[in-house]
Amino acid sequence: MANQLEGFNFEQRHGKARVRVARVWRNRSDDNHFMVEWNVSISLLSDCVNSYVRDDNSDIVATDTMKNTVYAKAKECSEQLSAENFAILLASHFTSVYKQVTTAIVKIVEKPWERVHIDGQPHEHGFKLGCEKHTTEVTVQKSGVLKLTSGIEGLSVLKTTKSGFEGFIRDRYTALPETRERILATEVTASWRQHPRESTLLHRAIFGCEKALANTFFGPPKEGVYSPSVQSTLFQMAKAVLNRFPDISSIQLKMPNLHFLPVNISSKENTIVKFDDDVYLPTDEPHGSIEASLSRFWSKM
Ligand SMILES: O=c1[nH]c(=O)c2[nH]c(=O)[nH]c2[nH]1
Repeated sequence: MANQLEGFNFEQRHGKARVRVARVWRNRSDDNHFMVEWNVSISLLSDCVNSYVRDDNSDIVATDTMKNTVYAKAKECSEQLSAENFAILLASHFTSVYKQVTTAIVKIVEKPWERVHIDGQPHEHGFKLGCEKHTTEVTVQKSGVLKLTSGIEGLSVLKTTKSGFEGFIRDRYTALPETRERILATEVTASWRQHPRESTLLHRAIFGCEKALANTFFGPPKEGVYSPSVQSTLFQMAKAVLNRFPDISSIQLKMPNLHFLPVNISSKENTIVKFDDDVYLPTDEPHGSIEASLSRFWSKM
């Protein structure tokens, strides 16, 4: 929320970050349990300048109340719902109940609990933690205008060949040799803007995007696909998502380059380890940081 204040421009927002909630739904018709674990962050744009400059908190929604609202709304949701729909429900609550609140931003990170299978049978109430997290961010304005982004974080992928890096700028500080043979590893964070749709369609988009991203990174199972740089692979991955899902208007990808360094060890007398595309030193610090977003020219969103 922006204001002119004592001759300055002033912007402020307040909220509660990292509210952790788990919700279990016990099926009445069979014994299957469903559960989610969410980490919810709320940010409200509201007219409460008096609290900053006049010691007057009468326009403030307490962040403690925001936290309680997460649990109260989770309790009220008697039917299972997606993180997107829960975020919309929460954000709409804040903009409709409080006259001071003009915009609510709700972010949710969902922990990847997956039903376990024992001897090929889905377990009724047993879950294990998967890898990549599902994320969503919803912005709701008082007018009802809604912006929805969904995404994934922590999608760790690696391929042992079909990657290289050549033709980059060389100067007196450049030591990196050119190569057409290296390990390519990254942890993908993706977020995409999409039309708010009913839950099952949103869910399908998440799994579809993840599949499009992974398939493009790896290429076909036998021959793979050559990556001339993380940049090029990132662009192909973003394009695959936009080509596949017309409802998605833009996508942002972050793909750190997690280097696997060739190991060469020698003493004065002899070579102890000579690198032959076999022994690597895996690192994540420092890492290359490569990120980009791709969006359609024309979008109604
Ligand atoms: O795919 C890459 N992109 C870079 O920008 C870069 N920079 C670097 O040192 N190695 C790599 N690899």
